[in-house]
Amino acid sequence: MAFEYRDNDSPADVVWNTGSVTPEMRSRLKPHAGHCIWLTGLSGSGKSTLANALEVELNRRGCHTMLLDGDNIRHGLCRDLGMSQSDRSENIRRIGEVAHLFVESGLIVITAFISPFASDRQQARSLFRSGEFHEVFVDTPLGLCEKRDPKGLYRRARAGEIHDFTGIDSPYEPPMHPELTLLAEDSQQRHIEQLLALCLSAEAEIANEPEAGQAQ
Ligand SMILES: Nc1ncnc2c1ncn2[C@@H]1O[C@H](COP(=O)(O)OS(=O)(=O)O)[C@@H](OP(=O)(O)O)[C@H]1O
Ligand SMILES: Nc1ncnc2c1ncn2[C@@H]1O[C@H](COP(=O)(O)OP(=O)(O)O)[C@@H](O)[C@H]1O
Repeated sequence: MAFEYRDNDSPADVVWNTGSVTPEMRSRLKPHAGHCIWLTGLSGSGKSTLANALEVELNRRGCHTMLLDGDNIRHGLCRDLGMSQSDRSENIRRIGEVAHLFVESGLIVITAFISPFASDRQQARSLFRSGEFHEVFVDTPLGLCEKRDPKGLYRRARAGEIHDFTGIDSPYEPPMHPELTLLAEDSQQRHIEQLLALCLSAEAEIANEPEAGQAQ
């Protein structure tokens, strides 16, 4: 076990311990490399539905996955956080760290969070190695999300019962360069095909990375 002082914004006097088993060695035990599919979009855009359907398809193919979903995480790890800009940023910071840990353990991680701020998504991306982080914009327009309103939250936000609601009185910054954009006019089946293709291309990209790919 080796340790080092890291030159970043980590707490002072806290070392980083590097274990003997590397992410590559963990990955060799699985039929796939660990990577993260990061879904972002408005409430009601389809993140949870698509994340769940993608995980089902990957599980059928023998992939070891983990799904992190906004509503569920806010019942546990992030139950102390609200919907202010700083709380959302802290929410995404924690999710990014957790997703990174799961990826280092060799899993395919699917996250489904509004993650409305570009800088927070960029911060999450920066934790990962090249080819491991794939930002997917679930590009469903506000009008359609509001029409779907699966949880009745838009109606409550419009009635003034919920404040800081994304798209109503809290901003959403669309990704400028996502790895994939899912368009509302395409079917859910088409979206899943596109997501599966992205996972396959992630496999190829990681395998070609000298430091992150499968060991010889
Ligand atoms: N004010 C406000 N704005 C947006 N969403 C709200 C709000 N209050 C509660 N909810 C519910 O919380 C879910 C969003 O949580 P996230 O962790 O994904 O949000 S964020 O990424 O930190 O912005 C979100 O889930 P999804 O609908 O699945 O996106 C809502 O169910
Ligand atoms: N192409 C599609 N992709 C995803 N969801 C869709 C699609 N078409 C309709 N829906 C519906 O839209 C709603 C999306 O809700 P949800 O998945 O909870 O979104 P989010 O997690 O982004 O809040 C669901 O009721 C789902 O059945």
